[in-house]
Amino acid sequence: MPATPSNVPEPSRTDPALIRNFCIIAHIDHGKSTLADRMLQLTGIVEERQMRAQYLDRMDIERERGITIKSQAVRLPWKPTEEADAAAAPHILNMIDTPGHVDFTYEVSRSLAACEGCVLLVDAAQGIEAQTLANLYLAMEHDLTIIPVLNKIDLPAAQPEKFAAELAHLIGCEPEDVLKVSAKTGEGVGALLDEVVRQVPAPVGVADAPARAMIFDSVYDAYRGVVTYVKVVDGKLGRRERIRMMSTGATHELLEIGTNAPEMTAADGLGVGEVGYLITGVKDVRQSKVGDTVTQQNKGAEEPLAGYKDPKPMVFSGLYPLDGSDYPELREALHKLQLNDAALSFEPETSAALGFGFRVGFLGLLHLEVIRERLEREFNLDLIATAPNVIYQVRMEDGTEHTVTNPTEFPVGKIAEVEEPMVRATLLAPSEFVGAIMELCQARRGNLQGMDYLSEDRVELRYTLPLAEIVFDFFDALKSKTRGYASLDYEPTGEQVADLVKVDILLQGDKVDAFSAIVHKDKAYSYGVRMATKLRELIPRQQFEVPIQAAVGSRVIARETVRAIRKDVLAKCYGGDISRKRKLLEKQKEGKKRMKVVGRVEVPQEAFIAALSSDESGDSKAKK
Ligand SMILES: Nc1nc2c(ncn2[C@@H]2O[C@H](COP(=O)(O)OP(=O)(O)OP(=O)(O)O)[C@@H](O)[C@H]2O)c(=O)[nH]1
Repeated sequence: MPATPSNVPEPSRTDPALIRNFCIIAHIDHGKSTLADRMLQLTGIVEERQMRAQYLDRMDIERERGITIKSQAVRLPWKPTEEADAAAAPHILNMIDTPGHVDFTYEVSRSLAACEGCVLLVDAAQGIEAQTLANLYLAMEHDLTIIPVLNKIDLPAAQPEKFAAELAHLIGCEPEDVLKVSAKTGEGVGALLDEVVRQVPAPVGVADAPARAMIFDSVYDAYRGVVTYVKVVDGKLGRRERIRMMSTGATHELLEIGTNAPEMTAADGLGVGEVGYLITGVKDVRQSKVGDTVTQQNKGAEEPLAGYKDPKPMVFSGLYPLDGSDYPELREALHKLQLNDAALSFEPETSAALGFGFRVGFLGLLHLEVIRERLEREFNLDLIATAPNVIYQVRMEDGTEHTVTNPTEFPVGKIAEVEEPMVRATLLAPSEFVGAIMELCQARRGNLQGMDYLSEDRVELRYTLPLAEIVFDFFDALKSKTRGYASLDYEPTGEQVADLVKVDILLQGDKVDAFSAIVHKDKAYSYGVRMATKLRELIPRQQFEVPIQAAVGSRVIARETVRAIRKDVLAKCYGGDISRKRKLLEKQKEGKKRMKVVGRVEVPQEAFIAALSSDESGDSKAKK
């Protein structure tokens, strides 16, 4: 039953009692975006003919991968079924679609802070998964009203009764209170919107106080500059007003203010409890940071809203153009991506083996994968990425400290201790896989913290693990050991001292910086042997013998040899024609251009790529 637009109150004058701010939280693929689509349709703000699947996911990469990366907010007018009186003002439901992946937890957390309630969506054929739990805990931390909902009840494999009981047990309600919907057919979605109005509390704020609005998202738009999404907590923000960002003190003029309904619609202002966007003409999202508080420049608020955090990169990788002449384009592309991604950081770096490139910091592996794919696809760059690594704190015996984001910077000399970042991981799986998961976590230096049965056949395991052990192939190993049934979520829990060493790989006695890695002492040998063997297979035979060595400091721990070969391209060319000889030599020269020269050894580009992207050393394809 579409609401008549004439009835919808102006965002600057809406009675907060009529506003409901909510978000949908769910495990990946449980149907959040599809449910959001149905809500857009049901509230009548998107006409049937304009509707397309995943309306709110605008980035190409979001559509192709079917995942939500940036959160979005939409203002939906909704008249609850019991008061379908045409004259009554509709309620305003501000729906915030949140990203679902672990890398973006901070964004989820800020989106939650903008809401009073949430819809906890669970696939009725799959049940509770690791991110269902992680998001639920986040929602509880923010004291949100939680509406449990089972989705996909149209599927033949759905088991709504079983999972309603599981969900009810988890959040402490009755199984009858769990709503059942199909985001695909639309069944139950109207009833869900009615429940949002009934259960989610209206926002509270002080209308005549200085304005305080929390930024929960900011995106870069090529035409309009940065679009900042805010929730107004106190006071009111109006068009043309001058505003101040409280974390940096920077001031801007509000060129436009409005709401997404679902396209950007300008308004006079935003009042208490409203969710909408601001445009100030800034060109870089780092000037409009998620979590920051916006207030007026004059007579603004003194105290910012709580909870602001600077995004902190957790995983680093070197990115190098395959073709050295693409370096300026790579720099340009990274600058462009940074406009829209405050968490992306980079600095120039050179590698003897790979040439000029950048050391890039990411929130996690998916973030890395997404950035790499965007660089390759949107900017047409061919890249080599070095194996991802985490940040280490190294304390020397003389008291100096080093922060290491690149294995080649690992200090030499007397090291007192090395600290590495740890995570608290939650793993969920059917109980038959408990043994396999424990074995895997043990092998990755994990420490079991606890274990709970959510129902008789589903188990939650909690581990602390070094982040470095997860960033490589942990997720793939977990999936293959549990036939895809296990799910994983993790959050950082600080640093811990560990016995770590740097392993170098040498070709003909020359260090190849791109292959250096920081690993646990017990794993140094296996890393060394693995890399040496792999390189022996990948490096073509040269005209002299090439020893491949793995070393910790000056101690060699593994060795392989590529035997010599003399390749005389003129061998088959008996006497005669000089132009033919020249042609063969030219061809050989062409081939050599594709080689990287390390010391005196020629290593084909492909060998670098293959060695750096094998499953043991950093294949991070599409972690979902
Ligand atoms: N049969 C059925 N399929 C559904 C339903 N809801 C969603 N799906 C399908 O489930 C898949 C995942 O849905 P999405 O809406 O993309 O899931 P999501 O939770 O937004 O995923 P992320 O954005 O990656 O977090 C899609 O193929 C949908 O078509 C439903 O009610 N019934």
